[in-house]
Amino acid sequence: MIEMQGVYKTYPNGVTALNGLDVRIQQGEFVYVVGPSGAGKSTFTKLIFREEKPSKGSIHINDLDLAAMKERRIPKLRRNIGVVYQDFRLLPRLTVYENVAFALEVIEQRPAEIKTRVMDVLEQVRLKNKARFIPDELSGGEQQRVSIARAIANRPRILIADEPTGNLDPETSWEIMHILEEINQTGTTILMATHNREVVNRVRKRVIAIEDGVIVRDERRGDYGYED
Ligand SMILES: Nc1ncnc2c1ncn2[C@@H]1O[C@H](COP(=O)(O)OP(=O)(O)OP(=O)(O)O)[C@@H](O)[C@H]1O
Repeated sequence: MIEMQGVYKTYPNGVTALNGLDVRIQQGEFVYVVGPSGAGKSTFTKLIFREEKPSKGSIHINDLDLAAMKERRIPKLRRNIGVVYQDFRLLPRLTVYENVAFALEVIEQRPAEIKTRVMDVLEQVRLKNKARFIPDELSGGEQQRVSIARAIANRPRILIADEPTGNLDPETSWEIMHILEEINQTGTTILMATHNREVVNRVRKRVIAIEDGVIVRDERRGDYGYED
């Protein structure tokens, strides 16, 4: 479970991005985080990954107290959280296989395990046939699928997707959604920050809307609710 209580985040330049957030997300939920540009969505996801620390308030992920956590514990937290970005962030000189394997090599998994695991996740995102390609040889949707494979390689309990369909056309966005839903069905919590109205309105999930750093709406099967 992810639990935030009275969370504030003010950046060093004085901008307050979160203004007293209270939220509880159970293991296995699929949550869209929506809201206008600059509302605090990315900051919200960054706190969970401990990319940023709250200025005030408490954040718990299961038994872990993130606000009190020592820096040296951060890598352990991050092993349990996968992250997918709008711009894929693949290593351009490495093949699809190597991009995914790299995520497991840095956490010192055994080579034999890495090999089977990489092929398994590439199969999950339907890219086994492109394992030897480099990112430049792939479409945007394929690159995003590689980045999803990399994010789930270590079987994280939480997957954060920050605008995963932001650079993709509608048809490719549906493919990505389908894969995210399959991952969610294995019990992984998914937090997806998005501006994609069609996706949110068609694939109904819990919607948390953030405006000016506070949650203004939290609905079980909500709609997008904005015109942009
Ligand atoms: N590292 C930072 N330093 C200073 N201010 C920041 C930093 N990151 C974000 N902000 C500010 O905090 C506020 C919230 O930003 P955030 O990126 O969380 O919004 P967002 O809802 O994700 O926006 P978008 O939909 O455009 O991605 C904005 O005013 C932004 O300028």
